[in-house]
Amino acid sequence: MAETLETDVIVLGAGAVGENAAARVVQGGLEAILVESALVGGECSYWACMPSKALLRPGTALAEAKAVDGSRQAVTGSLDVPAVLKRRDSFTSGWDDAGQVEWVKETGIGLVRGRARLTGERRVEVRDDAGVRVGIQARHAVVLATGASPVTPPLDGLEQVEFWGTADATSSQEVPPRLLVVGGGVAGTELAQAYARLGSEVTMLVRHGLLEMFPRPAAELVAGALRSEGVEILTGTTADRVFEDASGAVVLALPGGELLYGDRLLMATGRRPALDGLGLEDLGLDPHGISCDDSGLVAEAGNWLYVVGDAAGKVLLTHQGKYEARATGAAIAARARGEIGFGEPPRWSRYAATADHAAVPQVVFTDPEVAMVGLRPDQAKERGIRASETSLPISVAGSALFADGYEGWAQMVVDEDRGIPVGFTFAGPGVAELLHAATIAVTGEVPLERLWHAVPAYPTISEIWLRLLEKYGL
Ligand SMILES: Cc1cc2nc3c(=O)[nH]c(=O)nc-3n(C[C@H](O)[C@H](O)[C@H](O)COP(=O)(O)OP(=O)(O)OC[C@H]3O[C@@H](n4cnc5c(N)ncnc54)[C@H](O)[C@@H]3O)c2cc1C
Ligand SMILES: NC(=O)c1ccc[n+]([C@@H]2O[C@H](COP(=O)([O-])OP(=O)(O)OC[C@H]3O[C@@H](n4cnc5c(N)ncnc54)[C@H](O)[C@@H]3O)[C@@H](O)[C@H]2O)c1
Repeated sequence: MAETLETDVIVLGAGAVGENAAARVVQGGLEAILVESALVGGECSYWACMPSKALLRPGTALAEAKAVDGSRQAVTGSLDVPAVLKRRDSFTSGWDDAGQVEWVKETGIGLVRGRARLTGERRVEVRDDAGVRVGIQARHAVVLATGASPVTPPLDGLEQVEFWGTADATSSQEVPPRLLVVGGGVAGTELAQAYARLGSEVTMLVRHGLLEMFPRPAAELVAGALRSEGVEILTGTTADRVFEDASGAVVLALPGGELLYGDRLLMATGRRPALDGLGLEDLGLDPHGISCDDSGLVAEAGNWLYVVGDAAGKVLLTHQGKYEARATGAAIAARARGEIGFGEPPRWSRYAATADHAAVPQVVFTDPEVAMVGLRPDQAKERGIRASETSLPISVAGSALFADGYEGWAQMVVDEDRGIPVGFTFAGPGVAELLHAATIAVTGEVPLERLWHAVPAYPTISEIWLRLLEKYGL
């Protein structure tokens, strides 16, 4: 062991979530050390949210200009692909984490580079690429913020072919002429549209339905838009086998004998918490069965181990993971000061990520966008809520002005016993920015009778709120 360090809190993983946990701990008056084996900033900054949105935004901006008579005539060219890729590179800082390392230092957080493993209670060993080992002992807590790893389904031949994961697709410097996408979740759908708009001929293979976690009409708007742009979407099917043919093309063989050809294959088939290889088994914990309370505390381990963000597996979204990290960091600091105990913190207190259960916002950044928060009608019913559903196309003055022939859809789910909204979905161009109002209404449990007095400005797409309430019967 080269050296042994001591600190108050060790955070494993310096993604957006780990950074937030460490920052909150330091704000709470404790010392923290972050351990990172790759780039400080994690998936979101370099291989997920930022580069994928940077690949999508130019196509959306171009489509928006083309959707308005008057500006349409001014747009005579297509996307400048090298410029799009260059702008994407600038959002990832060229995959250089110097800026984030600087922030870590300025925030007063310690940084140790290398792969971490738990070697005992509050004890971690870090091994860097050269094999140098550093021990770290924490006085209070260890936080697992190690993110998630891609899951690939058992597909005959997959190990023999070269394929892209989402990180390859978001960081690629080439646009393949033909792209095969397996998976119709958010990642597969966003990347399919990004590459189609950059010039790839895209075929999607979707086991069930596209964006199946969203209400059907919303998902269908996206599927319709993708198809109209030339994306072939095969739903309700999967591949039996994959191989490379003599020309170097990657070929997916479908159960009916059909063959799909691509120059690249993107596997976007989900992610699961990255908790393997951390030494959890040696502490009597099952890496695939870890659960935590709303402060992130893994009570099974005692009162020192926490898990947040993708690693916790509750919600695989950056903003929600950062929210969990703020609660965890605050709880660790308050517990160290003896201000709160180790039991489940009160709901909606600053030590509890209560919104994880009731009000998770998510945006699919395709064009049209899908923005959803809270519960779908089926989820509300599963929880025993007597729920009603109100939905209608988005057709208001604001949407008509936004784009000629605007197509959109909105849904409100109401808890009838409490008279409060518990879920909203919006689909259509430009709806992402409607979502925070809905998140506030659901989190704040705003009674519909009071929501009636929140008057949307004219002429904005937000007028859809009034239409939803009128259709509901107010
Ligand atoms: C293509 C794609 C697009 C996405 N787009 C969005 C989006 O638009 N909005 C959104 O909210 N979410 C999006 N997500 C999800 C988002 O990327 C994740 O929710 C987020 O990155 C999770 O952050 P995290 O800090 O928990 O994990 P990560 O960002 O994965 O960070 C974990 C860090 O831990 C490090 N690590 C792991 N094990 C060890 C170890 N043993 N020792 C040391 N370090 C270790 C890793 O190197 C990594 O840097 C997207 C995901 C994908 C795949
Ligand atoms: N805009 C965003 O917020 C955003 C964007 C991308 C990803 N993410 C998050 O990252 C995580 C990972 O995204 P993802 O899209 O990879 O996961 P996902 O779980 O959302 O979707 C996985 C998809 O793969 C399909 N699939 C699984 N096994 C298959 C098989 N054998 N054959 C065919 N299809 C198969 C599933 O049916 C599903 O459509 C998600 O939790 C998502 O929320 C968020």
